This record gives sequence, C-alpha cells and structure tokens, in this order.
Amino acid sequence: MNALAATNRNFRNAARILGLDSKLLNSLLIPFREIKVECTIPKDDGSLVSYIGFRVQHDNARGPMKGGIRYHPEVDLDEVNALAQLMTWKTAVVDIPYGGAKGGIGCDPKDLSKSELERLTRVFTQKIHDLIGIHADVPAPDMGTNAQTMAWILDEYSKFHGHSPAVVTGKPLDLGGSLGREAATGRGVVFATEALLAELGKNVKDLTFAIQGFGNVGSWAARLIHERGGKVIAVSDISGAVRNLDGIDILELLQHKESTGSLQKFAGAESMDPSELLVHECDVLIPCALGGVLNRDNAADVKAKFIVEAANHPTDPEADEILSKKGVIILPDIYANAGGVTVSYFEWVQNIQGFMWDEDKVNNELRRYMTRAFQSIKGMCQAHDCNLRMGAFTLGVDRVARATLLRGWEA
Ligand SMILES: NC(=O)C1=CN([C@@H]2O[C@H](COP(=O)(O)OP(=O)(O)OC[C@H]3O[C@@H](n4cnc5c(N)ncnc54)[C@H](OP(=O)(O)O)[C@@H]3O)[C@@H](O)[C@H]2O)C=CC1
Ligand SMILES: O=C(O)CCC(=O)C(=O)O
Repeated sequence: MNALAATNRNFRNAARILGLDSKLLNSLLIPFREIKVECTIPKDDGSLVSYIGFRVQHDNARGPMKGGIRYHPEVDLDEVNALAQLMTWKTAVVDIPYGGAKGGIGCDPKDLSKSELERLTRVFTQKIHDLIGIHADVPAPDMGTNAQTMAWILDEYSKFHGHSPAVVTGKPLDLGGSLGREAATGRGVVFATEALLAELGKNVKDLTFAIQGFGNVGSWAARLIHERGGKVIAVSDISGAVRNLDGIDILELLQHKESTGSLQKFAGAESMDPSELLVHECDVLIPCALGGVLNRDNAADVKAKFIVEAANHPTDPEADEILSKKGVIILPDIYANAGGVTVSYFEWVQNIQGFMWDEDKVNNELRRYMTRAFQSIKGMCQAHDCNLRMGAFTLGVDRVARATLLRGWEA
C-alpha cells in the first residue's frame, strides 16, 4: 500500500470513529491545490537537466498551509499528497494555527553540486512563488534539504515580493531562523518519548534504542537520548549500520560521520547489516529516514517494545496491525515528529513579531506543546477506546473538521 492509500485509510478510520458525514469527509480529504512544475537547470558542465517539482497544499481551514520540501529520487505526487495531508493533522494535533502542505523535487541531492542545488531551488521557487507566502503557505526543510535551501528560497521569493523572512522556516540564524529549530524535530521526538514513558513509569536512561537514519532528525534524537543516559545500541544511514551493545558514544559517532561522511569504519562500534536494524533487539526503535520501512515483510520480526515514528509514515497499515497484535506501542508520526513544525511556528511568530526568543524559551515552549498534545491524544484514546495512532488522528481530524464547519461552504 503506498503512502497516500495508507494515509487515506487512517483518515477514513478516524472519520468513521468521529462520525463525520460524507460531505465533510470529502472536503477534508481532497487537497486544496496540487502544483506540479518542470524545473530545468544547466548542470556545471553546461548540459541541461530537467526535474519535476511538486507542492501539494492540502488544507487551510486552521491557518496558512505549512510543511517541508523534500529532495529525494522517490518523490512523486502521491507521496507528496500523503505527506501534505499528514501535515494538516499534525499541525492540528499540536494545536498550532496552520493547515498542511508538502513539497518535493524528484532528484538525488547527493548527485548535484552546491551550485546545481542552488539553481534547482531557485527555479522551483520561481515556479511556485505566487502560490506560497507568509499567510498562505510556508515551506521548511525535510529530507535532503536544509537551512541553506531555505535561504535560497527566501532570497528568490524576496526578489518578487520584497524581503520576507517569514515565508520559510528552518532558515539560518543569520537570516531570521530560530534558535533551537535545527534540533527541534529530534528534541520533540525525545519529549514525546518521555511523555509516553512517564505514563508507564519508565525513563530514557534505563532503555536501549535503535535509530534508523542519522541526518537532521536521527542525529539530534540520538544525541539527546545519549545526553540523558539512554543507550543507543544501533544506528544506520544510507552507507550502512553500526552497533555496540554497550551503547554507542554518539558524540564520537557524529565527529566520525562529519569527518568521513559515513558511519562505516567507526572504531567505537561494529558494522552490521542495515536490514537488521529494524528488527534488532532493543526497547525503543526510532525510524528517522524513509517511509514504509516497517511493512508485512519485517513487522513480525520487530523486537522493540516501543516504536517512535520520527520519520513520516514509516509504518504501513499491514505492519501496524501486526505490531499492534504483538503489543508494540507506537507513537505515531503526526505526533512524534511534530517538534519540527512546532518550532517552525515559533520561528514564524518571531519573524512576524520582529523579536528573537532565547533558546531556553524555545525548548521550554516545545516541551509544553508536546506534553499538552500527548495529554490530548490520551484523552481521545480513552474517549474512543483506540490506540495512539487513532488517538492522534481523531484529535487532528476533529480539530480541522470543527474549523471547517465553522467557516462553512457558502460561496
Ligand atoms: N527535518 C525535519 O524537521 C523533519 C523531518 N521529518 C521526517 O524525518 C525523516 C528524516 O528527515 P531528515 O532527518 O530531515 O532528513 P535528512 O536528509 O537530514 O536525513 C535523512 C537520513 O536518512 C538516511 N537514509 C536515507 N535512506 C536511508 C536508508 N535506506 N536506510 C537508512 N538510512 C537512510 C540518510 O543517510 P545519509 O546520511 O547517508 O544520507 C540520512 O542520515 C523524514 O521522514 C522526514 O520527513 C519529520 C518532521 C520534521
Ligand atoms: O517545519 C515545518 O514546517 C514542516 C516540517 C515537516 O515537513 C514535517 O513535519 O514533516
């Protein structure tokens, strides 16, 4: 089942639990706008290459649409649609005044030089600049993009609309980015994990963790777990996987990756088959890379007691059922990775206010939003006798449905 079919299925289940009528259901499901643009750039050698860029704006009932831009070879319209829809429910789950959107370009950023990436980002921005905006749709980083990508979008957009820092979040600090945004998704993952563990009388420092993906989200989650005394025993990225059952020194692993560009040949751990990571013995599994990695082929072999979905849509519905029968507790993506968009919201607020918060304020507010959202999800689980995924979906869908009904449909 692809990401869109899976997301639609979760939405429909939530709509059924909430008893939404079919008119409202369709209005919530159908995206507000789908944008598909051709982006042709000259490569450094002078040859031309064309890519397809997407921006799907899913819903704006609760506020400007919000979501990242992904550069990855597998980006396609269905995937971007699914990710945009997830953003709508995610922003509602953490109760920030946004709707949902997502964008992407089907490219491998590792195959492009910095100047090629800059040209591609600028051409993409030229094609969508009149459809995004501070109060319309606010992009941010996702897989394969970063603060530099946001700086290029900001610069290109500002050529058309005047200097507009709030048009993107996840910017460099020098251009109005927020302290704490770079770490925010990983930090939110840890706050979410702590909120769940606290309910069960458990603590990060007593548990073992396996982490798939060591980019922005995975490396920050690993670092913050390590700081709290949690034992990260296995980590993977695209180059492979490493493990140390006594716990990996994450700061040393970060330095190793920084200097070699890969996890391989790290002296503080042994190499392992990356496909073993997801089924490795551990207390908590944190997928921080691609979607659909937990599926019917490997779900039965998962040994973790908890899965914290730092990636978007890492678990397909078949795996969800298998894992739920095994008693694995899953913190769903639309809650677990919402720390990124929450601090994006703080960044946007700071830009609009023209006032910069200190990092403690950002992190304290993030903890407050994540803890509050966990309590609201728990309330939905109790009210509807459902698991955490449906608790989060019913919470998000209900909030968007109420906003939609209040706004009405009169032309
Ligand atoms: N950035 C953000 O603020 C947010 C991100 N997310 C989600 O978190 C996930 C990760 O995003 P982010 O950290 O920003 O992306 P990055 O591009 O920074 O990092 C992605 C990581 O995944 C690794 N990776 C890619 N393919 C594989 C694979 N097949 N097996 C193992 N590892 C792999 C990459 O390896 P390598 O390092 O070798 O390239 C890299 O370490 C995505 O699902 C994204 O949608 C969710 C909310 C917010
Ligand atoms: O920070 C943002 O606006 C969006 C982050 C994102 O793309 C996501 O949460 O999946």
